[in-house]
Amino acid sequence: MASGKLPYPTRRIKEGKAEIIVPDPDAYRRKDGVYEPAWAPVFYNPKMRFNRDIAILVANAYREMIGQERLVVAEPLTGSGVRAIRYALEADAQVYAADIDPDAVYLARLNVEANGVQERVTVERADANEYLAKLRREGVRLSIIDIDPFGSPAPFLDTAIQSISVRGIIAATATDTAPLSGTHPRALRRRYDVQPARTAWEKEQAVRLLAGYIIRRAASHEYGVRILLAYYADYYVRVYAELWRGASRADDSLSKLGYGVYCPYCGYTGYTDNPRTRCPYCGGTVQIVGPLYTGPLCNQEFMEMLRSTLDKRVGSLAEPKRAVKLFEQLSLECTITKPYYRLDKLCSILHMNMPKPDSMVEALRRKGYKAARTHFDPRGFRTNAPHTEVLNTLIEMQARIAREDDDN
Ligand SMILES: C[S@@+](CC[C@H](N)C(=O)[O-])C[C@H]1O[C@@H](n2cnc3c(N)ncnc32)[C@H](O)[C@@H]1O
Repeated sequence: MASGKLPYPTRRIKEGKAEIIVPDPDAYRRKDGVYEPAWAPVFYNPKMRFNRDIAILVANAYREMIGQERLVVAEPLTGSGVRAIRYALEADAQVYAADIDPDAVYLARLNVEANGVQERVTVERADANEYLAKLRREGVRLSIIDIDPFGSPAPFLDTAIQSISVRGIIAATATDTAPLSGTHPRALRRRYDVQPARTAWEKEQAVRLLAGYIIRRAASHEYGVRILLAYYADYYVRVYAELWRGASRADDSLSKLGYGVYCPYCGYTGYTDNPRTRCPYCGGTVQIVGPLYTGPLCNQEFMEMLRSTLDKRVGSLAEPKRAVKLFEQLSLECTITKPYYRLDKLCSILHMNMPKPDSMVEALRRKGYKAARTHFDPRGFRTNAPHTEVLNTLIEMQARIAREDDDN
């Protein structure tokens, strides 16, 4: 590969089936030795390998689901081109990629050539919105648009929605997790047009706010949305939203929006249609955030397809074990739509020691409720049990532990 042409130090790496040249991480380390991809002349973040692994699995599962021979994918913020090349090599897709930065376009084209996918991947220098609009004008029927920006995907969503085919996936990454989880309320209101707040289930709040925003933008363009998969990993949110044109589908999707509620006095978590409500359990003043999506975070039928795709492709992924674990966890927790509880916060409200989250899940299941740990937080659990039952179960557990201590 002609990496000698590049005016910065480079390294050859392998990710999935792609072998690419990237800026040498050793040349862009902070004082503490940590690689800072934003300092490199072209962005490549090895920590996002997992994000790209899941994108490949989703593309393969979706191709099977809609019975399309070849997917057409747009990746209008491509950086080094790694994601576009992986879509071509590992999901057999036709890919339209772009980046606004000439250095990124140059490197991405080199990488495309070195992987022998010139017939399958084109890379243009363009602003993402202008590029998507151009593809729409040219009549390119896109089945997946992958928006993977710095920070918020919000500025690109309207054009992406207008450029997707009659039916297709918008895959969006958001790394602006501080605003989305309520730490910067003004930025949250500005970017996502929502009533901002910070709940105790802030990572789920972040995912549901982005999903809700996609639903609202899609509805204004008369598209309904089905959330196929939505999760939180490392420091980002990722949502795979399937859009399907139709006014009644859009109306139906809007009916899945609501406001998230968290009561700091009794720990209540839930949803409401009334953005000015008080806590339905204790009457206290609550944190209310939204509108956000209140439905399942994964589609069970699609999860089945994803799991069988994973079985077939496990050998080519960068982080296969992590994908297995995420899918197992999501399949368990997706059937429960109520937001997760933070066990440590509940126990601090009740002035009691924290039991193991697994024992809490077991205790709720023994009472006949659905309950599961959550991928969002190791201290979290989710359940369809009413709040009173959650508190009673905790108090009963505490009493039993105290009795056992006395007996010993
Ligand atoms: C997070 S990086 C993309 C990483 C890439 N998707 C991957 O998986 O490795 C964001 C990229 O968007 C590009 N970019 C920023 N603003 C843009 C715009 N308005 N239009 C097109 N590209 C843009 C940056 O140059 C950068 O390469």
